[in-house]
Order: sequence, then structure tokens, then C-alpha cells
Amino acid sequence: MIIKNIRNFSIIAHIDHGKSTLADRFIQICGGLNKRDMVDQVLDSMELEKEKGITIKAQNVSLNYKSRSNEFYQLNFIDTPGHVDFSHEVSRSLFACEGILLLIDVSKGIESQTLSNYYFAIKMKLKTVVVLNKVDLCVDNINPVIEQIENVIGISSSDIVKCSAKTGFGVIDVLERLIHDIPCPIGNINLPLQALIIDSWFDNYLGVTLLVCVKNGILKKNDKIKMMSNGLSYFVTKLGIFTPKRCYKEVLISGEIGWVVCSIKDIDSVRVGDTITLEKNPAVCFLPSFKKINPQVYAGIFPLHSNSYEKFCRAIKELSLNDFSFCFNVEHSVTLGYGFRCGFLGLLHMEIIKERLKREYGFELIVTSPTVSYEIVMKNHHIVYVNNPCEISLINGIIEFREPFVECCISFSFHKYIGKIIELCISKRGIQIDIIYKKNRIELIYHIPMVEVISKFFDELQIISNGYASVNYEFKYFKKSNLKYVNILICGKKIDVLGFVVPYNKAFSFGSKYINKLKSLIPRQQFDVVIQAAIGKRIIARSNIQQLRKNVTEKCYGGDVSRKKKLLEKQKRGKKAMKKLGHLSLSKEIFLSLMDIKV
Ligand SMILES: Nc1nc2c(ncn2[C@@H]2O[C@H](COP(=O)(O)OP(=O)(O)OP(=O)(O)O)[C@@H](O)[C@H]2O)c(=O)[nH]1
Repeated sequence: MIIKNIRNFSIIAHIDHGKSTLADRFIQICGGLNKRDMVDQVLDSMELEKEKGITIKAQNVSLNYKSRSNEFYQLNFIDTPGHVDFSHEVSRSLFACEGILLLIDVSKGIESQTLSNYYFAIKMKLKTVVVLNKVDLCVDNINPVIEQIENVIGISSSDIVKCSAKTGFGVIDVLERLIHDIPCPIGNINLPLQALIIDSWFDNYLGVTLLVCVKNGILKKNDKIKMMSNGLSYFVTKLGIFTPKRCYKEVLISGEIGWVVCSIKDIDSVRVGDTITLEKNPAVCFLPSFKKINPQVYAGIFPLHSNSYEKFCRAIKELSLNDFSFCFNVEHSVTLGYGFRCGFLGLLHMEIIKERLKREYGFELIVTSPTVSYEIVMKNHHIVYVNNPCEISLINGIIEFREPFVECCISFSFHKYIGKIIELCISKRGIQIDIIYKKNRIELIYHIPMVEVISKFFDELQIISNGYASVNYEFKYFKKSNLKYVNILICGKKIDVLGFVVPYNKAFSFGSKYINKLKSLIPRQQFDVVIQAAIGKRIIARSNIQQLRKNVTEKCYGGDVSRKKKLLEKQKRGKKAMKKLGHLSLSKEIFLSLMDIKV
């Protein structure tokens, strides 16, 4: 294929606007798969993607398209996720493209994620093709959305392509517009090799596999390549493209996107965003690349069975190879042993990692309550960031405690919900920024502490809006707050993984609610169990779980008092030993339910 007939683009849109369905139509039209292999949303191949009906991983496909003017084009496109938690997948894929297909659901119009991805593409100077999807749903009433696109994106109505990914209407027009409007890659086949690693994953048969976009030069089988970041070199054993089936090729030329296998044993030596060159004739500079995105939500992940720790480490590393935004550090908990403190881009991201560890690697896990990263100013004016609440209790000389605030955009159609949603935002310590009235929607913009958003905000919002409100949020700033770290003690012993951070004015009510929940979950023991919540040395809430009274004198019928006394003494000694040993019957399974406590 000659470079002038290659088109690289990403399909981007808000969640559920129909990206994967449109990708299906492209694959069908270009014959990427035969009828037998074709299923709905074929690119959502992960079990979790099928189950949840969302795209989690960006998927790359190379197709041959014969245009209306009978010319052949190679279309390399990337189907990207629409959920904000996976926006790093979108930004990463844009580095491999010259254009974007911005898909808008005609029944919903432009939504927040559509715009943020569009602005990112504009920043990268990518050409945009705007496509209005689902026109089969409301053929008569598409004018308001067209007007909205004209006003917000500034594209004239004649440039908007209309289609229905479901029925196939207008899909050829979309393909024609793509080959016409999106420029070919600007790479040069004769320059030294420069290929950008845009994704990587571990395959049980092939080992580490890289997805690369060749910007300059040619990459061939048996070439000795070099990672420009660390100088490590490898022989290319196999390479090819996805149609979306894995196809083997001999070369990838400048402008192409394909997979490369080169017997990399050490997962740590691969860095997504790195540039690959040839060892013999190396390029002198790196390709422009994407930045690592900072996680927003943190949690400790521990294997339920500590003997599987080694395997668990390997699994975590393999997952991070495939998920650029997932980060981790070893964590040791007195209660749960060794595990990892992991950072995620949001709660859905955390949920997906948890599920992947369970399904793909078969681990039973204990995941601590999600928390955020706090900014702490020390006496010496140094600033530290702490994402593990129990570390806060170990820091001396804190002069300022700052917590992250997010900008929430809560969008809903019915006016009757506005009062209750505002009340909810206020109860979550929200600061109102704006109320935007759109044609058929209202948008409330609030700045809310992130920790409030990740606890029960979504559940409560769904209840008060009968499921009609949707919310998007992004980190805005750190702000000083009067926060306290609350320790949880069981039988006088600090349980590190249960400690939490709360605003001081909520600490007492929150502490006692938490203690009551714990009380309802912990089974009665052979001895009294004291549960306490404390700020420093001050106990702010306390409760007792009464012992199970075992009548040890039951069998002593009649008289002998000294015999009864002896038995009671023995029981007392036994109880003491259990306490000393910390023999509280808190199995890890019970911990699982303790981790999920929401007050
Ligand atoms: N009526 C109609 N429904 C469509 C059309 N295109 C997609 N859908 C439906 O819209 C829903 C979402 O489609 P997807 O293709 O999964 O959307 P997506 O944008 O890939 O979703 P994410 O990857 O999760 O962001 C599915 O139920 C599709 O069947 C269309 O043109 N018309």
C-alpha cells in the first residue's frame, strides 16, 4: 500500500453514541471478517466489555476499502471507549492518527465527553469528520442537533455526514468523507525507523506484544530494534495487523499501525509511549508522546490467600502493561499482609481492574475502600501527597490538610429534579459554579470534594433523579479543609485498613455510624469485643459486642461449689488467651464485607 492511500483515524464520542456499532459496519463493508466471525460490537472482545456493553480498551483495525472511484485505501482506525474513566485510551490513540471521526448521537446531541475529546483532537491539530448517528431514531427532528453542532463545534450543516450505524444507512458516505477529508500520514519511508508504542499486552502464547504506529521508515521481520528510552534491543520475531483478526505480515511501512512480537521477557522493559528504532541505523530523536495521567482514586488490593502473592505481583504487572493509566506500589498492612496500593482514574476503572484480576487471573481479592490523594503541608513548608489514609496518622507536624475538589457536570432533562440535586450537592460540601439551561437539558456545575463524589454520590443521585441524571467529573484543584484521620480500634488494637479521613464536623456522627455498622457485621465472640473510633488518643465513638456466654458449669449438677469455680476460672483464662492472641474471629471473608461499609 502506498502511503498516500493510508488513512489513520480514531472514532471518538460520548458513551453509547454508537462507535463500536459503526466500527462493525466498516468491518462488514470492507470484508475484514467473514459472516461467520461477525458478531455485534465485534471489537468489544473482552468478556467484561460484552457484559457491561461498553468499550474499555481502544481497539485498532486495518481494513482495505475500495472507494467509489475504484481506488484502494488502507483504513487504520481505532475504536475508543466513551467513558471518562478511559479517556487516556482516547488521548493515546490520537497520537497514531491524522484525523478523528467525531460521532454524535442525534437523540442526545453533544455531550461533555464528546467536547473534551474534540478539544483534545483540535489541540493536536487533527482533522475532524463530524458524523450524526442514529438518524433512524428521529429522522424528522435532527435540526436542533445540527444547530447545536454548528454553534458549539463551528462546522456547517453541509459538512455533517448523517448515518445510522444500526441500519447501515449513510455508512459508505462516512467512509468516502474520511478518505476525502483526512490527510494521509506525513511519514517518510526512507528515514530511519521511528515507531511509537501505543499499547502493549501480555499474550500467553506470544509473550509481550506491542501495538506500534510506524511514523518513519520500515519495520521488518528479523530486524533488530532498540527501545529509545532504555537502549534495550530485541529481534522482531513476528509482526502484522489486525483486521480485526490477527494477520501476519513481513513489513510495516511508515503510516501503518500494527502489532510486533520480539521475545521480550521482562515486562518492566516496555514503556507505552516509547519510540522504537533500528539498532543498525537509529533515529536521533524520540517521537512526540503522551504524558502519564495521574490517578484520581486509590485503594489497597490484597490477595485473599497470602501464598499467592508472587503470582499476584506478576498479574498486577501484566495488567499495568495493558493499562497505561493503572499504577501501583507495594503496600504492607498489619491486618492483611502484603498487597498493592493502586491508583485508578475513577471508580469504573477500579471496578474493571478488580474484575480483570478475578476473571483473567482467578484471584480472590480484598479491596479496601476507595480514597483520594491528599495534599499535606508540613511545618517545614514541604508538601507531600498521601494516598493511603493510615499513613496520615504517622505524619507529624501537619500545618495544612488539603483535599482534591472535582468539577462535576450533572446533566438531566426534567426540571422537577433540580431542587433535590442541588440539596444533594450542598450536603456533599459542593460549591455551585453554574446552572446552564440547554434546549432539552439542564446542566449543574458544582465543585465538590472528590472523596464525596467517590463514596455514595452516584447512588444517591440516581435515586433522587429516578436514574435520569448523568454526571461527569474531572479534578480541579486542592483546597484547604478541616480533615481528621479516624482510627478504628477493635479490642484496643488499631485496624489499619479500616481507618478513614473525614471532615472534623462530620467525624462524630460518621464515627458512631461506622462503629454501629461494624457491630452489625462482626459475629459475637467468646469474649466482649470493644469497637472504638478515635481521633489521635481521643475516643469519639464506642460500642460493645457482648460475649457469647457459654455455660461451662452446665454439666455440674448439684452441690460442689469449688468444682464450679474451677471451671469458671478455666474459662476466664481461656478467654484472656484468646484476647491476647487477638483471636477475634474476623476472617478475611468478613473483612470483605467490612471494606464495603458505606455510611
Ligand atoms: N437505533 C440505533 N441504535 C444504535 C445505532 N448505533 C448504535 N446503536 C445502539 O446504541 C447502543 C450503543 O452502541 P455502541 O456501539 O456500543 O456504543 P459505543 O459508543 O461504542 O459505546 P462505548 O464504547 O461504551 O462508549 C447499542 O445498543 C447499539 O445497538 C443507530 O444508528 N441506531
